[in-house]
Amino acid sequence: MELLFGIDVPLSVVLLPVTLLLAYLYGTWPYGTWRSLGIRGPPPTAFFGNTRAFSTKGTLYTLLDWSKEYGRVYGIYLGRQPLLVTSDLDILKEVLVKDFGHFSDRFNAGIALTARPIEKGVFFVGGADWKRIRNIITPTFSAGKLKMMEHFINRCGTDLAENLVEIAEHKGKVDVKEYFGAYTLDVITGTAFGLQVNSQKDFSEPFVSNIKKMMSRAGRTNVFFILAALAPFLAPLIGKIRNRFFQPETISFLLHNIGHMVEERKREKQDRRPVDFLQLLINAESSEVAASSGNVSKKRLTKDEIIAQVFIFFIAGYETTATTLQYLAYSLAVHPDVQKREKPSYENVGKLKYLEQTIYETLRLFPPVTMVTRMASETVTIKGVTIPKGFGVLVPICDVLRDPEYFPEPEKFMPERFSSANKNDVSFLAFGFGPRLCIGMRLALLEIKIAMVHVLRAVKFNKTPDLPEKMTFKPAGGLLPSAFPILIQSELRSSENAKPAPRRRAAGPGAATVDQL
Ligand code: HEM
Repeated sequence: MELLFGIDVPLSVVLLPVTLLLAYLYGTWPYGTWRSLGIRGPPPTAFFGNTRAFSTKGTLYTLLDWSKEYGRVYGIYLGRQPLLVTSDLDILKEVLVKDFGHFSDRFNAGIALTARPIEKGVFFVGGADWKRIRNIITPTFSAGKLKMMEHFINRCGTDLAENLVEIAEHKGKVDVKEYFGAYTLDVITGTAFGLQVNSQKDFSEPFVSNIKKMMSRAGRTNVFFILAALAPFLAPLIGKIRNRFFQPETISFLLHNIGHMVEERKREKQDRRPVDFLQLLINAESSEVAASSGNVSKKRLTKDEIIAQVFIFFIAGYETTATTLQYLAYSLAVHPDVQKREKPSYENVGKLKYLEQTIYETLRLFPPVTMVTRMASETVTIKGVTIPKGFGVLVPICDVLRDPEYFPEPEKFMPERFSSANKNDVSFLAFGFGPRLCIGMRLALLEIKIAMVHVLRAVKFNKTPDLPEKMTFKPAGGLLPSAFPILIQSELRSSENAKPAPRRRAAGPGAATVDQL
């Protein structure tokens, strides 16, 4: 190829810089968007935007640092996609509640990568599908339905207390994640599928080991997510390739087994069917169908949708509740004064206001889900801030929960701050807020309280000398795992009253009940 001054230049030498320039422009051109709307924010890097801060520092430290620098409203980019981050409660109330109609969907490039049929789970779906599925599954978590499950949860609580007593008798240390994780897994496998896996005793059970393996990978940055963030228009294709050729074995195992259980349940005689989420979803399907003759397709769940919901209950319910219990035990060990204040017994479980406040304070300081997102379906202006159609809103849960204006002296562990009604305020975001609030909140609180009533009646938690007073976290997507194993000492309570609940009492008079909680 001949260019100026008669010099021969190969085509590739011309094309290379042009391609690089075009690639650079592609990787950077959206980054003026927030500036043009008058909104400041951390400087993005080409292609990645501000994503790398999350994967290197973790969400909690990143969001706290950014709000210190940019305040309660600023703009970031996930890959090339703009998101408004706001901890302004007026704006959050509009987005999460008052103008929910324009913000009902999640903003997440990763959704297109979610394995089939999990993408049909209520957590991921949007629009009319979300409304339909959420309406059908909401009654599954009613107080009445949870009451049917409480006998089983009490039994898991008894197992947990017995295990901790055994350790206390040998003056050993407890890795709280292992024990509370196993309790939570027992509860969720029982309440979701009616399976009694006893992971507190048998860590090798295939269902248990596959779930643990899957959860240990949760939150890891993965090449498919990076690709989808760089080129969102390719996300559906990337998702298909990933799910066709790179589906993790653990997910395939679980999906296959859940599908099998759905088939078995449908064949089983009515009177032999257990009360668990799987059955309630199958029942909801048939009763809705019967009730809405003529409007069947609007009301029913498909088999894939049933599988997806049970799977989501699992994912959303296991790590979150186990993490809360783990940080609750840690908080009690490093604040012996709090632990002394109230000694739970089955008889006073309904009056355990301080225990309840302690759970809320644990969720405030250590929210297992550190952020959630919404997407604007129309251009909306709130308090002078314009959020264009298709832009995301990131709700920085962990930042709101540590904002000194909403929670004075935020670093201090003070359960008393929840003695007033502020747990129902938009500032208490640990379970989200508004119509898309965590659907499993009541189950989680029930599970946590039952565990604590059983455990704290039998043992005390003591800080070991090597347990740091200040918690630190490692990066893991939107989750909040501790940077070190939490080892605490379990000590027997001295009084006669301090034995774990005898098995026969677990669901009998005196056991923790939904009515009391
Ligand atoms: C301490 C325990 C838990 C915490 C802190 C927690 C937190 C959250 C948060 C922050 C959200 C997002 C809400 C929003 O977008 O506004 C959520 C959604 C959800 N949670 Fe939980 N969760 C917990 C336990 C559970 C349990 C036990 C289950 C079920 C068995 C569950 C099932 C779900 C589902 C299905 C959603 C999606 C709801 C929707 O999109 O409509 N969660 N959770």
